[in-house]
Amino acid sequence: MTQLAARGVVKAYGPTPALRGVTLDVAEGEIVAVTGPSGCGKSTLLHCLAGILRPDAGQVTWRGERIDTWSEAARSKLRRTEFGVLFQFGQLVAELTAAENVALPLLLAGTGRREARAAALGWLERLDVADVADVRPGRMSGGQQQRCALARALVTEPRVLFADEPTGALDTLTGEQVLTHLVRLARQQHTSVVLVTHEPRIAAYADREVMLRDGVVDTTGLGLERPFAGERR
Ligand SMILES: Nc1ncnc2c1ncn2[C@@H]1O[C@H](COP(=O)(O)OP(=O)(O)OP(=O)(O)O)[C@@H](O)[C@H]1O
Repeated sequence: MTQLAARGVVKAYGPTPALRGVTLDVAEGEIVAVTGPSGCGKSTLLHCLAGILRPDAGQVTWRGERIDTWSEAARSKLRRTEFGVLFQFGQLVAELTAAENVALPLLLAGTGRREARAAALGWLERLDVADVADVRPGRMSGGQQQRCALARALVTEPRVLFADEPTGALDTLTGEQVLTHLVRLARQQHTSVVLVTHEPRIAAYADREVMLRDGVVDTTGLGLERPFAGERR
């Protein structure tokens, strides 16, 4: 079942076109890689799908309901409750420990302190970084930071995880480890993933690859189902 969809999405930054009519469906539990060369519109598409940016034309739907027409407040609530985001640099709060960072989305949602901390510790454990629970980001490795950021993105058990070049700042091995965790946990929770990457190696973790070129979906042969994707599950 389609969970999230873009229909003819157009977006420009002043005179610069970023998306020129993108249509894309993301099914429940599906991991979709959005790939393509630098500047083709990948991040802009992710931001439109996540309700961060409003398209100039076209529609974005969430479970069949248009969200691009919603107010900023309504889209912001949707992001807090149903979506999780992970960026290239985890964007952890420097003054907070790993556990405090991971607990933050729960505290903002009204969860009590003790319960939020327990949930945060559980996620840090699942991501093999429980040992840095009381450490601040500045004293963690890049891989540890990104795992904490992933824990923070998943702690609210979102229906969709948006990941924009989530391994872009990491070395190959560390990046693969973070991605392996991401895919495993998304599968366990049946979370859909929109994974923006320009690396074919990273895109290979997805069920399906959608390639953008100059703001449109490239339909010249890529973007096919991955026949062996199941092997990575
Ligand atoms: N805030 C902005 N202001 C002006 N132009 C922008 C802005 N963000 C993106 N663009 C332009 O929109 C186009 C699409 O950018 P976008 O970041 O979506 O592409 P991308 O495929 O994610 O690129 P990259 O892989 O380099 O991150 C590019 O021409 C870019 O220069």
